[in-house]
Amino acid sequence: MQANGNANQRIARISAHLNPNYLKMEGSSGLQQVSCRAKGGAPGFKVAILGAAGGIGQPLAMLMKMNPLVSVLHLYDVVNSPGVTADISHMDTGAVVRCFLGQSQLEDALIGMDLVIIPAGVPRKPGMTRDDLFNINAGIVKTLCEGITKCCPNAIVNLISNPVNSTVPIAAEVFKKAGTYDPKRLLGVTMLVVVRANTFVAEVMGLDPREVEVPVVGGHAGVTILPLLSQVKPPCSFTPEETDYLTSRIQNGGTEVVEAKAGAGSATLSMAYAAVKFADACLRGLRGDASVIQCAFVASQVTELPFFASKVRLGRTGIDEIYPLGPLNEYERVGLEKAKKELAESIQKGVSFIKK
Ligand SMILES: NC(=O)c1ccc[n+]([C@@H]2O[C@H](COP(=O)([O-])OP(=O)(O)OC[C@H]3O[C@@H](n4cnc5c(N)ncnc54)[C@H](O)[C@@H]3O)[C@@H](O)[C@H]2O)c1
Ligand SMILES: O=C(O)C[C@H](O)C(=O)O
Repeated sequence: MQANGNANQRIARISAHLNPNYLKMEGSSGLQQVSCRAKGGAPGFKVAILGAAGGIGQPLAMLMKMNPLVSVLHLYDVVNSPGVTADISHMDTGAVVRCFLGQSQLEDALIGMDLVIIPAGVPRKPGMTRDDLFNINAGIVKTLCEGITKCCPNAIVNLISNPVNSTVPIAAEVFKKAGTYDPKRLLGVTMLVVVRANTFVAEVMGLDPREVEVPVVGGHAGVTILPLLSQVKPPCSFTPEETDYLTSRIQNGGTEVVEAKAGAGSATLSMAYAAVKFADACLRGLRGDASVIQCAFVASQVTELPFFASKVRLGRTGIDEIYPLGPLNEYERVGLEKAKKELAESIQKGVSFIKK
């Protein structure tokens, strides 16, 4: 009897993570059998996704559940996280998945996390700029970052919510206010633009995209996105027409998807792929792997701006090194000046949102 009692308590505890209503459904025998066997996952990192039921959040959650470096995966959203969690938790991979629904469960979602990935917020519709999302997404990011300061101030934060050029400065100000800011641990995710740049350059040059590396620096909107085509690996030379075409396509890749989706949102599947590629790099860095290098929008001294996207080396405590831009050609120098002008305004807008 005693053994049954303990088992039932254990079942109720585990199942409550999957479905907040489960405690009201005692006696669900099928679930009891399955839950009894849940062991708690392989060794690895604890990752939370905030906005996990969204267009990015769902495929991102699925791909993180497949990542062997993840032992615990917390899925938080203000709607629909129970369904997403139930669905993903059936995948026979190592990570244990837990559900968190609504503001009252935000802190539980964050306690003990090593990495927090934030795709929460509204996406663009045709005709909008990323900055048009500021009014809604700034407040969402602020609230989520306040939770991080309380519950996992040492976690690495991967910020996806747009406008990244402003939401990263917002997050930094929230962390500063709470006294928990470590610039090494806050990274704006610009990986999707790198993924696109690799793909588009490979198409033009007739290469395999998996073998192409394009550094993309600056920020994550319009002219602030600055692909350094002079530094592509393997070395490629482009005609002026190819340079114009590629730069413009890389800068407008997000808009290309927004227009094709015709009101149904922005990039979600390629973004989930890019977010996982980036999160995996952060986790490999945390594990101590050598030479993990990716581009990200971070606090930086590479230019006179307080934040800038460039190549960073990831390590056990987040960013170990930020690389300088390297030699730029004239086309890139002109692009850099344009990028800095717009970036400075977007950064200031984010800072003022918290300091106002
Ligand atoms: N950095 C990038 O490269 C990149 C790429 C694509 C999209 N984005 C941005 O990512 C964001 C999300 O895009 P999407 O297509 O997934 O949107 P979506 O509307 O499909 O999903 C957003 C999710 O966030 C949730 N959410 C809203 N407020 C929340 C809160 N306070 N706490 C937790 N969750 C909350 C929603 O319930 C929803 O499930 C947008 O801002 C978009 O512009 C960034
Ligand atoms: O374009 C958007 O609004 C989403 C994202 O920033 C992207 O680059 O696809």
